[in-house]
Amino acid sequence: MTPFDTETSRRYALQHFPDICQPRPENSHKGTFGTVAVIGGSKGMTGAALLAAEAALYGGCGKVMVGLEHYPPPVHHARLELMADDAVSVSAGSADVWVLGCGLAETDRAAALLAPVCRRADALVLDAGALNLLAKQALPLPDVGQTVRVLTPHPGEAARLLKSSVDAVEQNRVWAARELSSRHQAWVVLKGHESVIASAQGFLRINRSGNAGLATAGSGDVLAGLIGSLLAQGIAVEQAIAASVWLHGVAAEWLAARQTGPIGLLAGELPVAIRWLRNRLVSTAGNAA
Ligand SMILES: NC(=O)C1=CN([C@@H]2O[C@H](COP(=O)(O)OP(=O)(O)OC[C@H]3O[C@@H](n4cnc5c(N)ncnc54)[C@H](O)[C@@H]3O)[C@@H](O)[C@H]2O)[C@@H](O)CC1
Ligand SMILES: Nc1ncnc2c1ncn2[C@@H]1O[C@H](COP(=O)(O)OP(=O)(O)O)[C@@H](O)[C@H]1O
Repeated sequence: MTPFDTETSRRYALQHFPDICQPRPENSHKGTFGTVAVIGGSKGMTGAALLAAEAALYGGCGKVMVGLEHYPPPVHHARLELMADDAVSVSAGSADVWVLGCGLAETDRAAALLAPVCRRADALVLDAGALNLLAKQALPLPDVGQTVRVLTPHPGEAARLLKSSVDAVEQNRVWAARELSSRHQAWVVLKGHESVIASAQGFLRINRSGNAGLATAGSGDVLAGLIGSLLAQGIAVEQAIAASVWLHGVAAEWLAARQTGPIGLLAGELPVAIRWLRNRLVSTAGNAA
């Protein structure tokens, strides 16, 4: 397990993700940092979409809408800042980045809900149910036109997309990530221990941050929301994706250093840690090397 170290993290972030270390202009407003819309949350899984939405908010974007397929959720979300509604209404609106699939059941109804969004969105993050619909060829993606398209499969979802097995994916994770990025002309984050990030243009990075505390329900939803958030803020695509994966992992290290993990770490604790880390990076970015 990598221990959290503030100085090492600061140096790494400044070298690889300078954009996330920039202070905010004093005259900024919420429109400056973009809008994320999350669509997901079928019956029994509304928490997944709400976690993604909350992570987007704590990740620093200006506004977050969340469309739940099962609406209203059985337990009202705690974050009053989220603009929550039913999935049909939210999917008819507009957003800078769409995060699709967290907690979404793979039904025909869900496919019909997501298809028009996929056709018109400039930027898409596909996770969980959206990936499974893609694997079933129930979700068409346009050949061209999207500024950015990100797929965030765990090995099970990657195996479904590749019509392969989890073992085959795990034996060659770099191949699996590259193959998916080329087939779908997308950025791919193949999740799990040491997530692999690949793009159709040849970008490849293996993320080393994180610990087994992330092996808990909902941590992937948090990652999807965070990627959407950094993209909506206009951070360069390569940095937004790789920095999200890195920050997500460092947040788990930071929580473990406070004995809030790895055992019993809750996905819902990650967003606050991510916020602390990002603000810390910004406030110490100018320190002498
Ligand atoms: N609070 C909530 O509402 C939650 C809802 N969730 C939603 O539940 C739905 C189902 O997702 P699941 O991922 O649980 O189920 P899946 O059936 O999609 O995937 C689980 C299987 O994937 C494989 N797998 C996953 N990660 C692996 C790894 N690192 N190494 C090897 N194999 C791995 C394993 O075979 C595992 O049994 C999704 O829509 C998801 O968003 C989950 O995110 C948990 C929290
Ligand atoms: N042992 C581990 N070490 C590092 N990261 C991990 C580990 N286990 C899981 N993760 C990370 O946690 C997240 C789990 O996502 P996912 O499998 O989609 O879970 P869920 O569907 O419950 O949200 C991914 O970002 C993955 O990379």
